[in-house]
Amino acid sequence: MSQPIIELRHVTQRYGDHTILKNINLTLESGKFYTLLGPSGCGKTTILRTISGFNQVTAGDVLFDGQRINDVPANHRNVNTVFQDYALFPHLTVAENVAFGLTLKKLPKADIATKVAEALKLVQLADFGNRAISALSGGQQQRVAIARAIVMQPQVLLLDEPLSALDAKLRRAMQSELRDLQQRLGITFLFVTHDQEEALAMSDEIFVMNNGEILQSGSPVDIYDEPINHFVADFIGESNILPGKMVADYQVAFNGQQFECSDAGIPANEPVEVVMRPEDLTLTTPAHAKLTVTIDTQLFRGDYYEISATDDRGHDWMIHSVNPAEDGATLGVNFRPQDLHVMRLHEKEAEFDARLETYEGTEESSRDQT
Ligand SMILES: Nc1ncnc2c1ncn2[C@@H]1O[C@H](COP(=O)(O)OP(=O)(O)OP(=O)(O)O)[C@@H](O)[C@H]1O
Repeated sequence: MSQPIIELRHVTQRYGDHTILKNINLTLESGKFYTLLGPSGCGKTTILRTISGFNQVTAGDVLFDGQRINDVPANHRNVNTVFQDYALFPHLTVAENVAFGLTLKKLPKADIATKVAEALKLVQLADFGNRAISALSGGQQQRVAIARAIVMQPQVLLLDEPLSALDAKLRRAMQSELRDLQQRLGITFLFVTHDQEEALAMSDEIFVMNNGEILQSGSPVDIYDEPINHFVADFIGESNILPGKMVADYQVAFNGQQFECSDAGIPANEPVEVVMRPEDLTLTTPAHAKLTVTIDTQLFRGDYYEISATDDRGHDWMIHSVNPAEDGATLGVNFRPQDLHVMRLHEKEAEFDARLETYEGTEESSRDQT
């Protein structure tokens, strides 16, 4: 691994009695697209503020290019932020907005003009320099906010839910544009969203957060296929999650039967949760199936039917099928061993305890140094 551009080591943030960030460890490499994904209030913006320098951490270290920057003020960090509400100056033109940071730096006017023109070209607003902000669409304002950040040539760009004000179609278009822009600029993006589809589509690596903790990090495919616990499996995509018990490596029991699965290393007899994605399940006749369900309802989603069903033990199932099924019908469900993923029941708690121990040790040692 090359030298990380940003590292958070055992970062904890407390406000009064509330611990907002709990022992956060995070590493960002140069030139990659990262996403912080989690529900409202889980601490995503607080992580951005920690990196940009608007928050003083309660404990832990923030590193930029290997150097500790805890005490470096925000305006001396080579990091820029694009905010959710864009925070543009309504009384300035597009070009004046983009030029703002460079003007503060007192760069020569000709240099500013060249850099502003380049940034506007990158966000496809080359001819919009003289426009008033009020004469732009939401998507165009969003691009001005990005141009204003990238004109400063930061090594890291932080984006705090920058697409949330856009309608669904424009949002999708901007997802591709942002991803494309990040690759052309070759700088590190740290993008915040609570939209799991957006995170899966855009990122090289996702950090899934809940309650001030990073629960899992990995590529979109890893996180989707191998969620570490119930929260991640439930938050990312749709999941069928059932209680089960490990029988042996690659063998799990649930619903009173034994099935081949994709996981090894969990001891026999350990209680687990079994995860299956609705699109990995196929409906067939009961005689040829691993399980039998009764169809409850279905919703037409355009390219598939979202089918709700119940098995003979009363568990609810969600199945995506290209063909409709008849309400009330008894049908069989099939799946492949590789589509059956097993999670340890208490993964999160066990991991957290282990991390907390490391963190408590670190907090003491950093106190010793001061
Ligand atoms: N300055 C502060 N003082 C006290 N509490 C704060 C402060 N800043 C944030 N919080 C609390 O910290 C928690 C995390 O907030 P944060 O803005 O980081 O969450 P978020 O994941 O970005 O949420 P959202 O998606 O809604 O923006 C919230 O409960 C918030 O109320």
